[in-house]
Amino acid sequence: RHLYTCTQNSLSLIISVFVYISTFYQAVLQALEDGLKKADADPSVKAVMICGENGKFSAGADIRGFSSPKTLGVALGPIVSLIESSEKPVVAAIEGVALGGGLEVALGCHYRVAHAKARMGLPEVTIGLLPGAEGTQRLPRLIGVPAALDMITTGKHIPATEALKLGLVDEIVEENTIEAAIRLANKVIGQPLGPRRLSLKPVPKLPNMEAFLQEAQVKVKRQARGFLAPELCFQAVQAATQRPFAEGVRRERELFQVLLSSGQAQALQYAFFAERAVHRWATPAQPTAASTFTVAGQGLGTMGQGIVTSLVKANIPVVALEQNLEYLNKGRKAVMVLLEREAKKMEGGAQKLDFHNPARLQFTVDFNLLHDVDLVIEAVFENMALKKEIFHKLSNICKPGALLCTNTSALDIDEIASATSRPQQVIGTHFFSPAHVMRLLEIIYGRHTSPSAIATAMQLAKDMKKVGVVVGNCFGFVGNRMMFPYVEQAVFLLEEGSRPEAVDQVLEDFGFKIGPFRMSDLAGLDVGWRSRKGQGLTGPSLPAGSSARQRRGQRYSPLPDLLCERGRFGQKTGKGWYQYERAGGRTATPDPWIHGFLSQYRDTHRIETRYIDQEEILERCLFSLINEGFAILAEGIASGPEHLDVIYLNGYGWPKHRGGPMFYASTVGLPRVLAKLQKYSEAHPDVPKLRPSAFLKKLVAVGNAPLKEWMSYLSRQSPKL
Ligand SMILES: CC(C)(COP(=O)(O)OP(=O)(O)OC[C@H]1O[C@@H](n2cnc3c(N)ncnc32)[C@H](O)[C@@H]1OP(=O)(O)O)[C@@H](O)C(=O)NCCC(=O)NCCSC(=O)C[C@@H](O)CCCCCCCCCCCCC(=O)O
Repeated sequence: RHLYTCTQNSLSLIISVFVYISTFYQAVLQALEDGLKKADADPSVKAVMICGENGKFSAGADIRGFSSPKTLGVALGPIVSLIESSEKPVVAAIEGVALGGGLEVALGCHYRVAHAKARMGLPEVTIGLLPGAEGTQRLPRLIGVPAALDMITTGKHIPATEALKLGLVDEIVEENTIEAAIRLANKVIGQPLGPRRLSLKPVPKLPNMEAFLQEAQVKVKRQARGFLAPELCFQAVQAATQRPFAEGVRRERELFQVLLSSGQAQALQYAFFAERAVHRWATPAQPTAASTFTVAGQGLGTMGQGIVTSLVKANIPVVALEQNLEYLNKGRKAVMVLLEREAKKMEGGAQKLDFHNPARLQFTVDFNLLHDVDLVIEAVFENMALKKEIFHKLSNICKPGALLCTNTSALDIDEIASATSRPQQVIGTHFFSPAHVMRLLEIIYGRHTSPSAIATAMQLAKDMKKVGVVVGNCFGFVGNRMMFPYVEQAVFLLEEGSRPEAVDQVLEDFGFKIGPFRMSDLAGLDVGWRSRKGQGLTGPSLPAGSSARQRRGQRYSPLPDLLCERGRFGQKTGKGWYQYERAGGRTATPDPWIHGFLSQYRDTHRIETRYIDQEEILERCLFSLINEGFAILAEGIASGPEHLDVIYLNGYGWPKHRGGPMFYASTVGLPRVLAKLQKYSEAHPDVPKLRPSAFLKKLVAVGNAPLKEWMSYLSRQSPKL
């Protein structure tokens, strides 16, 4: 961070410190304070300009500092006030990002000049906090309550162009921001500063402020689903509309303190660093990843459409391939609709979508066009024979260095790779639906996948602005493998006496966007049915005389199969675990038919219906999922609990304020998780997924090891992770 002072027309540098305000929290704040005081006291200084270093204004306070409140030390708020009260005009030159405390500093300045490519925001809510340096009181005074509420309760970053429209900045420039800020500083020397001090401005009135706030509060609460920070952000902004500035600031501090000491803030800050930690994967060879690709999307079904859209959005040239003209035209139409929609969303932003240019996006049925591409992402449906046939063809056609990726949610990468002559260049890329929206990309390496292939896939994830997580090859990989026991328990609970809406409610109250049965209806029950048929668990390949509720010596529930046999595939057929207004409808209503069907099923199988309380529903579903997570870590399929958590937070709707399943387990306490699993396992000895993993037992035995140390208790780690 630099603070320049304008002495007539010349410029002198007073202090120079780091980009992140709190990397040296106390030192930076002290330096800012000293610099401002010096500038104020020096009669030759006529104006001050504050900018960042290396083209970035500031990412705000050091998030690590929040885990030890001692290090908070000098608060930023008083420094922002000091800037505002300066008798000399202070201009912020915003380049790169001005986030959190960084933007709050800019709000203390009398003028703000931003580069056209800069982004601004108050993302504190995303780490479980609220803007704690008077930002909740200044921003509504500057841009009005609706826009300020939107920014503060969502934490979204806005581009400079939008900031200009909102009045958040005074000027945007394409060229040198610092020179423009100095020009402005010189221009305003001598002009009255009172009107530029936001703390003195009233909050702009709305004709219906009360009604607006009421409605906004309901919306914030509904969307938060137990997440505290958005609600407290709302309260802080509300205080700005009801109290004078100084009192509003006091309220902001009180609310900040509540959040700071909440477990939710710790969970979200853990998640922030976990997401960054998964990028730091290690390979023995430290290969250099290719940074530009030409990609061929193979298969233009729902997943393929989303993948192509994501690639175009990332500005990566794409050749989209289908097997025949009918499918190609259908796929092309769908992709165009998605891209038009994305282009609309990006209107007004600095970036434009270029998708009418055939050099950027080409549709074809000609396999030979894949000869020159750097990377192929195959996205045909989940069928091993079909995938192997395609990979054999790709191996013959694509140039020697091309990477061959398969979009699969469970299939064996090694078996797919065995159909090629280059298994070292075959890798799994598990996208999540809708692929142009979901951020997660599970990257699965096979036995022969080379480190540079992994590096290239990670680079692709980065270029696509996705969170790439490298994992090993096993059935369901990490995400789905952990999901299987969760869904299995949910269905067993129905057998024993619960209802779909009761199970969903408990998990939605926990914070999931949708519970397992609503999710299953949305995804389509036929997807799992097909997979179970493929595994010989149901359908014609099931050996004659198999018991209805046992497979391979373990408990099995045929309930989902029975629903599919009755054509109940979920939303698409208008009936599944719930009923819908019509086929394709989205409003789930509890279905009396299902209730009757379940009691009849229990009668048939002589299962005594019992009342199952919320605690049991939650524990059986979540702890079985977590238990699988421990097994995955012990097998070396993922390199740490952070990886599992990032997967669940970004791909499975796990509530962010609970930090991910493994973090959640650490907050519950491993001894409690173990004791509960032991209890449920004793009650259901034919359910192996409830049997506590040996690794969990070990961590408890060594004294409930903290999450950071878990991996040190394992001797085996994959060399590729
Ligand atoms: C900035 C980004 C957009 C950059 O993204 P990019 O993809 O380019 O890079 P990375 O994300 O990989 O980041 C690179 C590297 O940097 C690390 N990092 C980034 N930002 C921070 C940060 N803010 N703190 C720490 N480290 C950061 C990141 O971890 C990477 O390093 P690594 O080694 O992990 O690879 C993107 O990074 C981003 O979005 N960053 C977060 C931005 C953010 O959330 N900012 C808000 C921070 S919170 C804040 O500013 C709070 C303020 O409101 C001030 C509050 C003042 C509090 C004062 C106390 C109040 C008083 C109450 C107590 C009263 C007691 C009493 O009564 O007495």
